[in-house]
Amino acid sequence: MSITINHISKSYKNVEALKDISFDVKAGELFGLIGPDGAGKTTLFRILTTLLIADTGNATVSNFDVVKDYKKIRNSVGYMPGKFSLYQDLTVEENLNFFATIFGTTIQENYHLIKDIYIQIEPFKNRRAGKLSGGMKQKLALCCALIHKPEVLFLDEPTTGVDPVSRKEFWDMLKRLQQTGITILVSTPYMDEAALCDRIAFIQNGAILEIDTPKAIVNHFSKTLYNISADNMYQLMESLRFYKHTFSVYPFGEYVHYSDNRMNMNPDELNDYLQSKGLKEITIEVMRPTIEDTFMALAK
Ligand SMILES: Nc1ncnc2c1ncn2[C@@H]1O[C@H](COP(=O)(O)OP(=O)(O)OP(=O)(O)O)[C@@H](O)[C@H]1O
Repeated sequence: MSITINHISKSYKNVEALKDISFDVKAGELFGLIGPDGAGKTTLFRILTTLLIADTGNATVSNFDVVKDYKKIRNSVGYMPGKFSLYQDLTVEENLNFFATIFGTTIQENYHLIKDIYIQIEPFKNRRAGKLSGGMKQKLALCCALIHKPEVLFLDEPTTGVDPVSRKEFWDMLKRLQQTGITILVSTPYMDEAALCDRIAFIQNGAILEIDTPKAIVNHFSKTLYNISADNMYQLMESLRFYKHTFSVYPFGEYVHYSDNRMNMNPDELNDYLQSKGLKEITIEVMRPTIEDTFMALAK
């Protein structure tokens, strides 16, 4: 195992940020920690990168204990924190040089690891980091986290606030990095990114809700899910919210995703109810739950 987490809990005064968390990440795996703001993702990253000590439980990274062997861990992991953490007044090249130097290496020595990413920001190597766009900052931060050839890479919400094209490029880069044998633990609030991981853990309010592959996790959605549309979205949402058999209802693009609290619901009956509320052009279709639907159901 590359990362083991056993019964980790952490509180800040009266906020329980992590509640008895346990899971493992295999060597070479691209593992996603998926959850909303405040779920406890950053707290877990800080514990695993030895910046914070858990109240209870233990964890290892590359077989090193996060408390006893913290120095060894610091040498063998790369950490890209959620908030931009580079030196704003240093240039792109100076930032990279700085991180290489503190880890006792040089840009040349490990250039092959960052080459794909660095060539995209190299034209701006004399620009101060504070003057880069969001996507470029994120690429520089990734280069800095990689320059000492870490065995394990921790990426805390690396694509938050980054445009969709740069997000796609970033995930392509992660896949290529994974092929070099690096284990990657990445957190994200974006469900479409969850699908790109080997396995994912849903986290909410400091607790793990479920862990599985993206393909299998949707099997944890235990109800039949319906994709519903009508001529008036607002009226449709309101009518479904007040329907006495509703289990869950939320907007999903131009549709509403609905599940019913009965074992066998008859869509015609629901159609009649919606018509009685003045709705027209109603469509009701059974659909396969997405990762997001599954998270919403488990988080309920
Ligand atoms: N230093 C702190 N003092 C008090 N409470 C904290 C502190 N750091 C985090 N918290 C609280 O602990 C909980 C977990 O926060 P954490 O930052 O780990 O979550 P997160 O999933 O990374 O979310 P975000 O993306 O918003 O940072 C939240 O309720 C947060 O308000």
